[in-house]
Amino acid sequence: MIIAVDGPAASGKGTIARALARHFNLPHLDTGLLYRAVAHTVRRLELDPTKEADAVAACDFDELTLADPGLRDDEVGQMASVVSAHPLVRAALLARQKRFAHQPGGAVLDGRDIGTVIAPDADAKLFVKATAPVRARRRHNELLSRGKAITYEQVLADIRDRDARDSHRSTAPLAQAADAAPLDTSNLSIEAAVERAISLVEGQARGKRGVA
Ligand SMILES: Nc1ncnc2c1ncn2[C@@H]1O[C@H](COP(=O)(O)OP(=O)(O)OP(=O)(O)O)[C@@H](O)[C@H]1O
Ligand SMILES: Nc1ccn([C@@H]2O[C@H](COP(=O)(O)O)[C@@H](O)[C@H]2O)c(=O)n1
Repeated sequence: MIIAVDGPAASGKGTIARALARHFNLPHLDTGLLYRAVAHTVRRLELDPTKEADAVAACDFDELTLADPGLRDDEVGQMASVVSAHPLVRAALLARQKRFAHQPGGAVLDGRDIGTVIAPDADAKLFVKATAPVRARRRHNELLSRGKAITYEQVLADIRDRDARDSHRSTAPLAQAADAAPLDTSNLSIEAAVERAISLVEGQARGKRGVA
């Protein structure tokens, strides 16, 4: 079974995707980490993230970068949304994601274009959302708990910037697939959101198999 989980920054899609992977015993790929690894490499090599050729050169990143805790920094997320807007960067990371999605037995992937581009044939698709202030509050708490000195207002501004960039780029913009189930987590605890996600996935998968 292939499960596609998309949504904007800090909506909770990673939390839900990891829980779905555990529940259905499937491998999981956080595709945002790939774009973050490109951004991190651009920064390390002192390249220019706005130049497509520089960002493409960084797509050949060292695999160990994916385990670097620095990938989770807010500045890396911002730069990831700049490099991810380049069509040639998306093209360079496409085959890897498609291969992961279509491995025998299936997989769970979360990102921005899983249900629309990477696995339009997914058995279940969720579009996870929450209001920008709720997402900013959650991300701010997370960053504070990791010892980052940043204000709530800065996190909210970063989230709004990233939403705008991710939604308005020309290639594979953040969008809900026509057959994705929306899941608004604004007023749901993590446990309630995961429970709802499992039930939506089971319903969609049953529908695909043609079972009532
Ligand atoms: N329903 C929820 N209630 C409260 N906190 C939540 C909920 N879902 C997720 N969180 C918390 O919000 C933060 C963001 O969640 P998560 O990392 O899953 O989002 P994301 O959409 O994967 O983010 P990103 O786009 O940056 O990868 C985390 O600290 C997570 O623990
Ligand atoms: N499928 C995806 C996944 C991510 N991006 C871009 O990467 C940025 C960081 O992603 P997070 O999920 O870790 O927040 C994000 O803002 C997107 O610009 C993408 O384009 N496609």
